[in-house]
Amino acid sequence: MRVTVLGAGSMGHGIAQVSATAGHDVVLRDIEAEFVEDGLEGIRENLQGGVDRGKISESEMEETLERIEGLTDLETAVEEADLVVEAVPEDMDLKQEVFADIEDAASEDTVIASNTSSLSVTEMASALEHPERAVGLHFFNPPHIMDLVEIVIAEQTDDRTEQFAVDYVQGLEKEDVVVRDTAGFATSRLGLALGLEAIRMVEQGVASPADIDEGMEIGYGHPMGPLELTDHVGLDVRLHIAEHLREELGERFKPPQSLRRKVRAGNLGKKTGEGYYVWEDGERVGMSGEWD
Ligand SMILES: NC(=O)c1ccc[n+]([C@@H]2O[C@H](COP(=O)([O-])OP(=O)(O)OC[C@H]3O[C@@H](n4cnc5c(N)ncnc54)[C@H](O)[C@@H]3O)[C@@H](O)[C@H]2O)c1
Repeated sequence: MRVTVLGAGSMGHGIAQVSATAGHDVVLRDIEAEFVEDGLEGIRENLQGGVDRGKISESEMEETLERIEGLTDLETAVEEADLVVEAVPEDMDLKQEVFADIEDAASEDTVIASNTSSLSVTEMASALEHPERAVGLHFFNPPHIMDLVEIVIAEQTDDRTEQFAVDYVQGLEKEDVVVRDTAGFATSRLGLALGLEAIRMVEQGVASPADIDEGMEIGYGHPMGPLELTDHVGLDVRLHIAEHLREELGERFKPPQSLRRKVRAGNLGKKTGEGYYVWEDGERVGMSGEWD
């Protein structure tokens, strides 16, 4: 099968990599040659990491790389594709424009997928003349490590497209969950609910961030507690999603005050050195504020 990925950024290059690893012929397309080159370099580095850890052989790495072609011309990139996955920035107007451009240049049977993490696939699909071939393929970051893909079924998605998406994801040897196109899909909605409640518990003095996280890690087997995860994802990103889900689903997603305050102060988590924890050189070294 021929898979074209649009956008060679954080997600796009990873989706191209896992598709090529599964044996598909892959085209990776971005708007500038240097972005394509950066994406291809990212793939090379990921695969080299796999070789260094003994997970794949040198020749498997070379074969995978040979299956990936980098391009900037949209028409050439999509005209023979069986599946096009867009991983361009999270902006509805841009995604609708990209969907319509794909449809203009691709064959009638091409399945058109979006890797959006929060936007409505139904709304994106409405930009198509044949919206029944649209579907969401929500990969997790980084795609070559994370085993889950949420398959998002838009109002217009038909059974053929759904089955195609399931077969593609299973062919990547990843786990699929099929969800209806609703705000936050399944994982962001539930993950955020846990994160916001943990923040409210810290505000109410129920326990320290470290104790809450340890409770969920040891008591519930979560690989990372909800507050540390918030610091990893970025407090600004979580606030943005909370505001979106509050608008769509109601007050239970109202962002807690400390989340707003920290974002206003520029304390966005690991990337700025402080969120609910304090970070130095990417390591957790203490808790923020009164819990220190
Ligand atoms: N980063 C994450 O953790 C994550 C996780 C899941 C889903 N997503 C979703 O994946 C999508 C991409 O996110 P990202 O983090 O990879 O973004 P990114 O900014 O790293 O990459 C986006 C790339 O798209 C390119 N681009 C812009 N317009 C284009 C066009 N018309 N055609 C082709 N390429 C174009 C940009 O040049 C850039 O290289 C978003 O919808 C995002 O919500 C991101």
